[in-house]
Amino acid sequence: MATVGLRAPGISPATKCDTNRRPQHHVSRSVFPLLSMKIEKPKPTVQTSSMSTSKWRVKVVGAPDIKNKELQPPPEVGVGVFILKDNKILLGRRRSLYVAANTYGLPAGHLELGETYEECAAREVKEETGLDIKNIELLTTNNLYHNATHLDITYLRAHLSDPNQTPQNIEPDKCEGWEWYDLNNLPEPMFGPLKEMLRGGFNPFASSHYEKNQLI
Ligand SMILES: Nc1nc2c([nH]c(=O)n2[C@H]2C[C@H](O)[C@@H](COP(=O)(O)OP(=O)(O)OP(=O)(O)O)O2)c(=O)[nH]1
Repeated sequence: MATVGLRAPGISPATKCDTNRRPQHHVSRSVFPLLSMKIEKPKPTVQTSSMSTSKWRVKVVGAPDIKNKELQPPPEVGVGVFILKDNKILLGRRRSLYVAANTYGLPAGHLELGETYEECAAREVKEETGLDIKNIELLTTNNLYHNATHLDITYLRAHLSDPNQTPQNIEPDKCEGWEWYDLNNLPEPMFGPLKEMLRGGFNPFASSHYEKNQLI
């Protein structure tokens, strides 16, 4: 059985890149057959390719030309959460020291050991915005190579447990603040992969989202 390197809670991105502390990372290709399905030449910045049967369900990293792969950190496993309110989603602008620096993005974070995606979504939203969410649903995955980092991000959506809640900026060192944005009036600059999805027609409000984006 394959063991997948997991990021321990509390380890900063800088620490995570310290190869001395890198977790053992053995990934069997058979566990991720999709990773070996498409081999493409690297393209700039966002390295993705879509499966023909699905525009958004899965994006496959196209085996970019990474030097010294064994010295590189393992893929980051994370979640991003579309919190839906009226026709709006919650976005915050990241501060410059962090991943996705200076761009608007979703409440997001990394999966902790033993966590489900839904638990991770609820925890990250609470930690970053103070909001409690309900109706948490899986939407799609985004497997990409962005700025020399392999991101395996699962996107979910949710509603506010109490629609009268207002977001708080719980981590002001990481984020400038949270605002609701209409899908037709999104802020700039937006985190590249998220922008690519939304500008490309991904609609987190769509009903029966999961079925529509299923593979095969
Ligand atoms: N912040 C943010 N990150 C996103 C989005 N889309 C997306 O793929 N990501 C990726 C970038 C990161 O690899 C990961 C989330 O990381 P993060 O930097 O926000 O995580 P964090 O520090 O808040 O959480 P943690 O590491 O303490 O768990 O998700 C998005 O819309 N916003």
